[in-house]
Amino acid sequence: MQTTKIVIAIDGFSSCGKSTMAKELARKIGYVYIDSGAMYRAVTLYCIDNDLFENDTVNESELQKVINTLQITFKINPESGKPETYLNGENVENEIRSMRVSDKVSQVSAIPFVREAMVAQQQALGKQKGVVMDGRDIGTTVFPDAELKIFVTASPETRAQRRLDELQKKGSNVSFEEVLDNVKKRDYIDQNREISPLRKADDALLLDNSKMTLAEQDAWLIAQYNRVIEK
Ligand SMILES: Nc1ncnc2c1ncn2[C@@H]1O[C@H](COP(=O)(O)OP(=O)(O)OP(=O)(O)O)[C@@H](O)[C@H]1O
Ligand SMILES: Nc1ccn([C@@H]2O[C@H](COP(=O)(O)O)[C@@H](O)[C@H]2O)c(=O)n1
Repeated sequence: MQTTKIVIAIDGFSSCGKSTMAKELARKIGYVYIDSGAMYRAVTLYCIDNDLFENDTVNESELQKVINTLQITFKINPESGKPETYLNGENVENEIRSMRVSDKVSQVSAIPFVREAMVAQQQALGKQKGVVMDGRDIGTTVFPDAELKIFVTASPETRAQRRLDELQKKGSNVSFEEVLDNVKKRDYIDQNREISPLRKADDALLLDNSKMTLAEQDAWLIAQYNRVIEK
């Protein structure tokens, strides 16, 4: 039997496991996974590589000229089976996860015209439904009518340790303090920006996964999906 396709919005704090859960759910139910944070990271990488940062401030008028020309796309890596981010045709998946991008991304994503451009692209990507999208404002702004909304949180220390483990596995020699500081700083900027600040949508389910294993959170999420689909 063909089930009706829905939109699943997974928002929450940085490094809590949103994309891990979202990707796994999308794989199991045959949906498209979209990492909206990767889009803001790609814009930030563009700014860094094209000298649009001047004394830590973005040259907004230059960025505004090009924002709608930036091509941000996702392609599945045939070896890993995982989606990777491309900026203007170039694979930037590793670069956008680096600390130099993490340090600046919340500043770039707070710029109103950047949000406007990214939200329009995200809405177009989810128009046909059958998507799992993770981010900060998916359930509040991008898809306020999403049939299933989840808001994920975990303690900042837990999140920093998870991200540190991941970065160290990739060979980065960043410290726990540096990662924790970045996680807290991004949370603060994301929660306090004027447009679409990070917050739980009233109708989102709250998940604190601080003490959950990957298997437990995956099982919890698929149960929520089945509950909505069977209604
Ligand atoms: N329940 C869990 N227990 C332990 N590690 C976890 C758990 N969930 C996710 N992780 C790990 O935490 C790290 C961060 O997860 P992930 O990238 O999914 O977070 P995120 O919320 O999407 O982060 P960001 O918002 O910064 O993109 C990953 O290395 C992931 O494997
Ligand atoms: N919907 C979103 C998604 C992300 N952001 C901003 O991008 C940063 C990086 O996102 P990650 O999910 O890769 O951590 C995040 O800190 C936000 O500043 C956003 O504003 N809206």
